[in-house]
Amino acid sequence: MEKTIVIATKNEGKLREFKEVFAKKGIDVKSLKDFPEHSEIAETGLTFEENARLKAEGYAEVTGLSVLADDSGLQIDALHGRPGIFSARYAGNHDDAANNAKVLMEMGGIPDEKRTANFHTTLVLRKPDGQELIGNGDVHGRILGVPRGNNGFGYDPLFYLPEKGKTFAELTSDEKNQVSHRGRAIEDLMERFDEFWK
Ligand SMILES: O=P(O)(O)OP(=O)(O)OP(=O)(O)OC[C@H]1O[C@@H](n2cnc3c(O)ncnc32)[C@H](O)[C@@H]1O
Ligand SMILES: [Mg+2]
Repeated sequence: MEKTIVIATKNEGKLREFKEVFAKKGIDVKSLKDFPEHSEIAETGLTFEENARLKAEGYAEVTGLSVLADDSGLQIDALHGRPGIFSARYAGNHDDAANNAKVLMEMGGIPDEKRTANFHTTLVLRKPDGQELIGNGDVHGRILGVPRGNNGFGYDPLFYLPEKGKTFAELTSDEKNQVSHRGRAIEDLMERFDEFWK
């Protein structure tokens, strides 16, 4: 049986979350930092799943190992699902403050009850032989009119979770991982992992 999974990210927070889960299974987790020679794969797909698959497929090919790749984003109902797959570069160039400002501008004048949104994550785990396991996760909330909180990243200060009475940026990272789209996608994947991996 294989013993290694490469997580297709350089993000330390994401890596830590995956490491905790796979350590329990006796699996050794590597990240793209262990393969600095491989260039980045562009997310040119039209869906979260296509983007995750592009990365999983690409890195599985060059490393010869199993790869877990993710793609995530914020989908705002009043904006017909935008920024969606364009979340990272919505205002141009991976600038969280500019992305948040653009969302706030586009949401100007939209009343509370129509400010519903969800964060989504799709995970694709791909073996070198091409077999795939897919996991999905969502968390539903509302877009505030003013940012709140200093934790997290991306759109966290705008994403309000009614059941917690807080934005994602007001949660600790452990609290966020328990309810987040990424946390739920990992749970979804792990429900079918043992059967896939054996
Ligand atoms: O591919 P990597 O290098 O991991 O980085 P990325 O920026 O593409 O990361 P994601 O696909 O996970 O997310 C895309 C964007 O969606 C937003 N986003 C995703 N998850 C988020 C979260 O938990 N909190 C706030 N914003 C998030 C944020 O703007 C991200 O840049
Ligand atoms: Mg991405």
